[in-house]
Amino acid sequence: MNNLCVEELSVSLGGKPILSNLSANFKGGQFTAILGPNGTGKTTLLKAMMGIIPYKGTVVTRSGSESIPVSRFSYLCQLNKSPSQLTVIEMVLLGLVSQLTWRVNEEQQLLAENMLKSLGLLAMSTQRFSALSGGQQQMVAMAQALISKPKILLLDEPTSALDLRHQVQVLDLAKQYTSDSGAVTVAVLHDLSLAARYSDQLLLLNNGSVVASGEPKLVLRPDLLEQVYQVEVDVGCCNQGHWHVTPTRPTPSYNQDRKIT
Ligand SMILES: Nc1ncnc2c1ncn2[C@@H]1O[C@H](COP(=O)(O)OP(=O)(O)OP(=O)(O)O)[C@@H](O)[C@H]1O
Repeated sequence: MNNLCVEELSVSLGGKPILSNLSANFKGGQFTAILGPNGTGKTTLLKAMMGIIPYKGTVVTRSGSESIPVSRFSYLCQLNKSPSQLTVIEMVLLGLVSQLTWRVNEEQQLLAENMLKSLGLLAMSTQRFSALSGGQQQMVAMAQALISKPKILLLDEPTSALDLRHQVQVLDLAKQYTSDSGAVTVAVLHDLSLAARYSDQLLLLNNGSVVASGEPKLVLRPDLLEQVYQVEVDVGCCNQGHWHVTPTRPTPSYNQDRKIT
């Protein structure tokens, strides 16, 4: 069983505290969404878990009794349109970089083609990555993140550029991969309804600390969301049992430094 555990994690950037004493546990086979307002430290948390920024505290990974090497992590960073001159299939193959030699073998080629097929992108495989739209680039980045079959999958706003159909397609794929492989999947999402639909667990951050965690119905409390996001919300559950959150208007007394209880 894979597991990722963060204990008393603190991060300062540019001399400013960003995360303080943050603890959380992420289980294999589960999809966790990290939520919270802009600038609250969600990306910083993913980067600390990836080990690409310095932090205090501990990040422990386990696969049975072994720790998980960073080569078994995949990190999809926030969308930043890329001018890369590689083709689409070459970009996907980059996800296997630690296994590649001078020549891509047939098995690796097939794997990359199948990843593209599962996202409906196979017809684009020989196109230049730089010629794709932002949303298409984001889906190719998802294929790149999944091709190595990571044990830890960290996704930073993986659906930010996608239309409704592609949001569902990408998150279905990530969710299916997570339950089939037993990987630990942690995704930063701003769409709370989408997060509730796909997540086993939500982790709500505010000002660099966890203010709530657990099943969607426990975290998506209107009073809590209104305090954290400073916006009035309607929270409901539809006939299919999916929770949805609709922001209605900013709270009249916006106060950035308000303490969350
Ligand atoms: N390299 C850096 N040096 C100094 N401050 C930084 C650096 N990177 C990020 N920060 C600050 O850290 C804070 C948290 O940033 P982070 O990107 O983790 O937020 P976030 O919750 O992911 O936000 P968003 O939802 O807008 O993507 C922000 O105030 C940001 O300005």
